[in-house]
Amino acid sequence: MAARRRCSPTGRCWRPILAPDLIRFEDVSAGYGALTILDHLSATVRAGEITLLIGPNGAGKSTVLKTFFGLVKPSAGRILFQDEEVGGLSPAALLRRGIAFVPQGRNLFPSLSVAHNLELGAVTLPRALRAERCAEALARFPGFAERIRNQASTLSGGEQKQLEIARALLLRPEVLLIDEPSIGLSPIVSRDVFRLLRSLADAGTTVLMVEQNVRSALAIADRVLLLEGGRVVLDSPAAALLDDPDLNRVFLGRAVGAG
Ligand SMILES: Nc1ncnc2c1ncn2[C@@H]1O[C@H](COP(=O)(O)OP(=O)(O)OP(=O)(O)O)[C@@H](O)[C@H]1O
Repeated sequence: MAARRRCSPTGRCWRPILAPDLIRFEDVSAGYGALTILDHLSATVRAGEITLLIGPNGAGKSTVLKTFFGLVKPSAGRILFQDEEVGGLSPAALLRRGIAFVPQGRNLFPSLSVAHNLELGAVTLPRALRAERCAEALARFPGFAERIRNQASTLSGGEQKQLEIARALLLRPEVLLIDEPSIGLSPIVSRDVFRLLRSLADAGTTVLMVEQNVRSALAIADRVLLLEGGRVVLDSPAAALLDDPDLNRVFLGRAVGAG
């Protein structure tokens, strides 16, 4: 399957050479205490693409993100990022390598200002860079500029999610892990968030996303991984799944053509 067609603002279109693998899960097991959730999971994520993780409740989708981001330690297998093993590294170490995580739900400090919430994402940067990166983030989300001193709680749900994404982007991450960005958002606001993720991927950021709003997410994703019981049972171009008349069966967790 050829990679997604890209077009420049001047209308020039091209089809990039197939992106290389950036992240590899090799036979990874992980879980919580005695509870094994990821069960010898193997998967790859390609550079500059949006990879969407779908599957039934409890399949382990969020656990994949948490394990990659060092919040859950793998008990077996290897996790490779740019061909180097990163399994079991701390979130701080992974942030330094260019991996950012936007967890599910609301992750702002509601009583702090928009500016303060944003600046918290810059604390690991050298002081000299902080103001520049915050200004860069604000330029991408012009709606925040005039509300920079307002409490974060005064932003709408969609704006709060955008602020979380802006905060994650301060470190100019190579990989953005994002868990259910559309939860609690209206369809129109969700569409804006999805468009933002697409534009980030088009600019080269690799996105690994968990999203229950499968149909909308498939429309902006490049690849989809279907998880069942802690394993990947289907790895498909997103477009192929969108066109599949059996998509609803996939929603229910029964993979089309999977063993
Ligand atoms: N901190 C935890 N301690 C114990 N069990 C957990 C913990 N977090 C998740 N689990 C369990 O691990 C399993 C997988 O959870 P996970 O959140 O990865 O699934 P998911 O596929 O993202 O599900 P959903 O679509 O419902 O969000 C679930 O049975 C869940 O109850």
